[in-house]
Amino acid sequence: MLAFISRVQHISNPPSSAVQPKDKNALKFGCLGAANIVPGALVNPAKTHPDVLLYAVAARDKARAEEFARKHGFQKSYGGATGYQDMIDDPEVDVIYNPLPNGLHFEWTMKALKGGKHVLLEKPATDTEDEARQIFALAEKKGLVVLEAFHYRFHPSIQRVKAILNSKELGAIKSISAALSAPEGTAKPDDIRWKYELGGGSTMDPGSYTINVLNYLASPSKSKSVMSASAEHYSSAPQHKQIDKKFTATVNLENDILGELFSDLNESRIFGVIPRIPKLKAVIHCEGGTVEIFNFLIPHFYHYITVTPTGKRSRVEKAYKFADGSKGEEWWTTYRYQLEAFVEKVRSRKPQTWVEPQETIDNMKLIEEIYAKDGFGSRPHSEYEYHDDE
Ligand SMILES: NC(=O)C1=CN([C@@H]2O[C@H](COP(=O)(O)OP(=O)(O)OC[C@H]3O[C@@H](n4cnc5c(N)ncnc54)[C@H](OP(=O)(O)O)[C@@H]3O)[C@@H](O)[C@H]2O)C=CC1
Ligand SMILES: O=C1OC[C@@H](O)[C@H](O)[C@H]1O
Repeated sequence: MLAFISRVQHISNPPSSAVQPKDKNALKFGCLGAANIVPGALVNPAKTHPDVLLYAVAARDKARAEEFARKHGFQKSYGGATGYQDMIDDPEVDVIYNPLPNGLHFEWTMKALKGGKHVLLEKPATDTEDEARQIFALAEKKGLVVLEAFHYRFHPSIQRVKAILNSKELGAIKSISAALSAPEGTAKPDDIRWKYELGGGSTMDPGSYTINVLNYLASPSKSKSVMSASAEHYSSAPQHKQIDKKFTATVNLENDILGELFSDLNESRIFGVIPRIPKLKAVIHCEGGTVEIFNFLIPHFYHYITVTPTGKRSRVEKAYKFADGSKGEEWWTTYRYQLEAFVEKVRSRKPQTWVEPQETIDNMKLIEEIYAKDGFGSRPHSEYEYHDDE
């Protein structure tokens, strides 16, 4: 309990000894949009990273951009109709953080790459597999780094689960199920997540994590086909027939692995009154036992990994730091671990781990296949067309 309290305190308020003065040549980050996720995913992690400078934020409204910059410690702000592009064009900016709605990820990541900037790109990377391919093709051509911000992948806990599976302690994987849900009302009716034209939907949001964790834990086995998928509409936005509030799918992967996925972006209350405990689990059944991780999404607050070899007693593990001494602290969030890896990659050093371009492409492919199977259809392809006019 004391460890939990200490972690929570340090997450929002890192110990002063860990707050780093910035290097003279620290990477200058420019943030596209004053989005809700920015404090958790960039501002707080940057406090303890000596090589990350919160240089600029751009928002569509100039006053909002100024206020956000003041509140969160960005040196500069850009606003108005040209604010996003003006910030990309600022020669001081090294890295663009893109937490725009999903449907705008492609356009603004392509524009950032065109402007010669590395991109930390919020998940899911794009609306379609084709867009993800285009992003990584351009990044490669330009010699720039793009990372889809599946932050949980950088935390020691999910990597410990992968190591247990790789160790073959429990033999071959037979099935993987992953479920994530958010209680009713978490995403308000006007949230970007309910807007089809912005790339909304449950499969795109919590669902994209379940798809990512399935592909990651099953790897090197790849998904072969979606066997079944069904989704439910979000009834508060009936105009968006293609917006899924929740989905389930079963996936057939190589080596006879079965994937079972579930996510609900607005999980209804019991008897309409009692909120449900959010689903946050991945369970892996192997030939010789089971591994389960509770809270793979935000494990820095609390998580546990239960390993049960068939016919034997379970053991419980926790992993807030890497056992091999790789950099990290008990209280580092998934986002802080992610920022560490991202900077290492941009600096041409070897990150502790990475989400490879092909993984992002595979993730988008499976999202589209699930939407095809459940009848909701892919999210709209961006109208932005890249022209290399340099
Ligand atoms: N890694 C993680 O843990 C999380 C990731 N995310 C991802 O981050 C992204 C943003 O999510 P979230 O922070 O919740 O979103 P918000 O709605 O808080 O922010 C979205 C931002 O997009 C900008 N924007 C530009 N065009 C539009 C438009 N047409 N409609 C609405 N907003 C627009 C707004 O910027 P402006 O300030 O210029 O008005 C706004 O600040 C999503 O891709 C989501 O999947 C979200 C939550 C957690
Ligand atoms: O990335 C995310 O993580 C947590 C979810 O609740 C949120 O909707 C999503 O965007």
